[in-house]
Amino acid sequence: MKVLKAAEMSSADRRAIEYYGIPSVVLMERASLGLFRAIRDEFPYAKRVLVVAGKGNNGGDALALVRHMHLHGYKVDYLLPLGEDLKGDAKLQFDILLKLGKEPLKEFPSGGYDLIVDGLFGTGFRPPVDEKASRVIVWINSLGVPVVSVDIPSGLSADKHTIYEPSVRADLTVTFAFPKVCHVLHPAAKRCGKVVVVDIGIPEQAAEGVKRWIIGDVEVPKREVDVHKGIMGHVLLVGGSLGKTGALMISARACTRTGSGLVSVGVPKGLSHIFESSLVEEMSIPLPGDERLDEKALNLILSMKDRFSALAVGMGMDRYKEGQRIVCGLLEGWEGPLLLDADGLNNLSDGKCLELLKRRKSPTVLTPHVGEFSRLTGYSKEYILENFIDLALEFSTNYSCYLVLKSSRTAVATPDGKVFISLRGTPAMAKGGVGDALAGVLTSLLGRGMHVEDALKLGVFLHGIAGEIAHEKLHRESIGAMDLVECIPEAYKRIENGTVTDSISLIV
Ligand SMILES: NC(=O)C1=CN([C@@H]2O[C@H](COP(=O)(O)OP(=O)(O)OC[C@H]3O[C@@H](n4cnc5c(N)ncnc54)[C@H](O)[C@@H]3O)[C@@H](O)[C@H]2O)[C@H](O)CC1
Ligand SMILES: [K+]
Repeated sequence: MKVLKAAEMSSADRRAIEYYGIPSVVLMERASLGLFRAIRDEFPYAKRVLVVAGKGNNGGDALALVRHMHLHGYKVDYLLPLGEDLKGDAKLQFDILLKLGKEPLKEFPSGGYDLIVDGLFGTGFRPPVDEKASRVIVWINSLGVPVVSVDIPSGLSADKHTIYEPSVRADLTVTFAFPKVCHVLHPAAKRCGKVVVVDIGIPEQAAEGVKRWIIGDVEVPKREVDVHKGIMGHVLLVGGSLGKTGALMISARACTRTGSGLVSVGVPKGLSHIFESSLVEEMSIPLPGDERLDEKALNLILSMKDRFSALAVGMGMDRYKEGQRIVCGLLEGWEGPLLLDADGLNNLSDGKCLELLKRRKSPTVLTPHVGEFSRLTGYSKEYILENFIDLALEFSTNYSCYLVLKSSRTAVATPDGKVFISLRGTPAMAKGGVGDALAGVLTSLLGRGMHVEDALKLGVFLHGIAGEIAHEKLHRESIGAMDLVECIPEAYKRIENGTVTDSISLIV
């Protein structure tokens, strides 16, 4: 499913009307019927409904809903608190209601409704909200009754995941044709409640220029009957330092659970006994260094490059001068897929060798969380959170790399300008080690030779589902990264069986 911004939606809308010849009232009729069905399904008990309509087409959708409800025996009232001087399709809807004998309320009612429908503003809204509308939004939120927002909770901007105040706190948001940015990214998504997308007949091609998707249609690669471990990838994970050996072990276990043929960890010699005694299926390669890797490890790693199908660097590595030289040296000398995580990213920022990313011939994957991305780019965390996908894309296209930007949602941005957003996962995953597990999952999939984009989409999705399963089985407070790793098999099964429930449902 694609995710659109307001301007992209209105151009898709225009294309549907002007090029494909679908009359705008047909779109509005389908929008309002979908809205009606979604409300009936989600709030079957709600028979006394108050609809609050604005002066644009969002209000038009809401007025058409009033008609469906009125004709189907609901006790429905409506308000036009911003004025009755409507135009275009909204006026057409208003005129039909008047002919049906349905007049708007002249005053704000004091209560008596099971449900409020917010049709004040949709994609045509530009923040900030004016004073008159502001009072209406505050009033809607004060009623203590479930709220359904038409398209967008009024007061939010379709394009932003920032919460603007005041804005409607919806329990259900019914949007049309495609979800918008505010529906999928936090914190704005929290204001939307459950999100349902209604197909209103706008062909997918009308938005063909948009390259932003929700990750959903992933495929688990087949394992051929004549497979042997050599072709399932031999991955090398480099990192580990005194006090931070666990990170690399989590990544290594995640590689095994994800399906790698062989997994090796490259670790400081002084600590290799710890890895030897803790890892079973995975092998360890002692590299120069006592408590962390010496710079001399660089040439040794490079000399082994033909043995490995993918390399991941940084988990538990530590942040230090020699570490910077190792990371920069690997960017220069390693051929084949290379993933940088955690201190691999910090050493990259400190070592100021980002330009090397542009020169790599094989794919590079960076998996920062917001703090690491802030160090890489110099942008503040707040700025990153407000411009999450745009900045991920700016980075991946500028530096010709794949960027997996992690927060409550994860975005995968590609060097050729696509963004894939994962809505999977749970707040229970906000724990140390969960990122190391993701690094392992992704490295494993890269190592078995999957197309990079497919590997990253599947890996991020699989990791999110595994987190959800761990949450279900244990408790949101109690899960650790290894619990998630142990749920990777079940996550694979659910993806293969098609039993993963949609985060955003589409109704036709
Ligand atoms: N293809 C579709 O998705 C379809 C969408 N429909 C619905 O149409 C709206 C968009 O309609 P539009 O008329 O362009 O804009 P709005 O109704 O969202 O708002 C315009 C209205 O709001 C006023 N306004 C804007 N900013 C502010 C502000 N800061 N303060 C106060 N007032 C503001 C502006 O002056 C206008 O009066 C979309 O969301 C869908 O719900 C179609 O019905 C079906 C096809
Ligand atoms: K709305």
